[in-house]
Amino acid sequence: MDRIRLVGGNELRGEIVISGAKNAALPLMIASLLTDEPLVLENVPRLADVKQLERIMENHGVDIAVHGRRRGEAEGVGQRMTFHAADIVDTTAPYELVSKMRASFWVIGPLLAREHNARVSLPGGCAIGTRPVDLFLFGLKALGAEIDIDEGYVVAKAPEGGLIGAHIVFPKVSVGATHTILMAATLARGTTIIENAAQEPEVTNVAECLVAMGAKISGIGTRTLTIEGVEKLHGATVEVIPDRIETGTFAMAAAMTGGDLLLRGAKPQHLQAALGVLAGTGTELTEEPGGLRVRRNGNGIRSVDVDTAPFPDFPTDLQAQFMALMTMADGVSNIRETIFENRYMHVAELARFGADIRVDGQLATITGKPALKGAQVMATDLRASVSLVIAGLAAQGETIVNRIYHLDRGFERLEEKLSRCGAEIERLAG
Ligand SMILES: CC(=O)N[C@H]1[C@@H](OP(=O)(O)OP(=O)(O)OC[C@H]2O[C@@H](n3ccc(=O)[nH]c3=O)[C@H](O)[C@@H]2O)O[C@H](CO)[C@@H](O)[C@@H]1O
Ligand SMILES: C=C(OP(=O)(O)O)C(=O)O
Repeated sequence: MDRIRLVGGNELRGEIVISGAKNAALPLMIASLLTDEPLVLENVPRLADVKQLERIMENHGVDIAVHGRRRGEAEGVGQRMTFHAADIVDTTAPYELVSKMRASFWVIGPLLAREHNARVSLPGGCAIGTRPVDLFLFGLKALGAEIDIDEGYVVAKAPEGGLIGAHIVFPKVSVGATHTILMAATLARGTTIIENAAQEPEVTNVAECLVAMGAKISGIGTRTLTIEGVEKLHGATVEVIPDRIETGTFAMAAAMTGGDLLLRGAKPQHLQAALGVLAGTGTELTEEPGGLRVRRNGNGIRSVDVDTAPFPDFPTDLQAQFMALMTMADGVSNIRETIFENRYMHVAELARFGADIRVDGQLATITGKPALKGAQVMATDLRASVSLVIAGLAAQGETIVNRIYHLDRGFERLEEKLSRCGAEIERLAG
């Protein structure tokens, strides 16, 4: 199993090109199931999760092509890919494929809308919490679907003639359930209103893609989405938005090590809450035409309290990285994780660097220390893993991060991007 070796202490200086967002690319790929015409996606990141979803899409009969770089296009830009679901050959998404990645469950929406039936394995349990699918089933039933759970599969059938528009009020905000019901509703008969919808920029990226494919959606970017069902969707070309979690991660890395980083292509408006928190720590943030500049020169890190919450508030996907930063702050920081009940797996690993963190239910209290010391640590999930890399970049001496396959799910060329900016970091194979 590959590991990462780091020697901490170097400031980060230079430029990092932000990749396309994993959490937008995945549902955009799934949206291609809604039409028999090709959907072209630009700026798709090269990630293990994208590869895994490709396998799932191919199993449904989707033809996938990866195109070369355009003339004059910089090296390192995301892939341009075509997804062509001319015929859906199989409406089953099997356990072997779905259990590896939660987002693959979302195929249930388009399959049900277009083919009127779907058999999708329940997604696997994940290290960050139980992650039920009740909100998906609630929404799909409201659209008229009949749902059974059979041998670990959700078996869904649309009524004769297809799904029927409905007024759905989600009792809780869910990104995945919003993506799924939004996609399903585009081909339903009549109007669907989704209240308490997720407002994450990735949902907006998908909604705009659906509009480009001929869907009728209003309220994009708000808590209430209204969808007028149409008979058919068509092909389109859509760009994946830059990854706000990758942006926030590198911003926190620079805040922790000190230095001066330009995050090229970053969209600060997608992470205002996190940048506000970061500014509170004493990190200098400037929006520039090319992206976001992050600087911390010599001054200490101030402690700040944070609660995670759905967009536009502080994202749970940056909680672990921010906690790493707070381990070296002046003073005490309180972090409350309100989205996932078990997203503190990095706490025990950060303690190996000498961090002082106490957890009581949702609340983590971090007492900052002037220095951390490198250690052998184990990655437990995607964002937890990168929090260990951030800690290692600032710690004295050598750090080895084990089980880094989690990192490859969501961070494109992480070692290369960091080492180009002065970090001493390498991948150890085997
Ligand atoms: C691929 C992707 O985009 N993943 C993101 C997505 O995950 P995902 O879409 O799985 O997260 P949700 O927004 O659905 O989860 C939010 C909360 O709702 C709960 N819930 C969800 C569905 C359901 O049917 N019942 C239920 O109770 C979850 O357990 C969790 O407590 O949003 C999360 C919250 O921003 C991010 O951390 C993930 O990175
Ligand atoms: C939790 C995440 O992903 P997933 O929902 O695919 O597990 C994440 O991207 O941090």
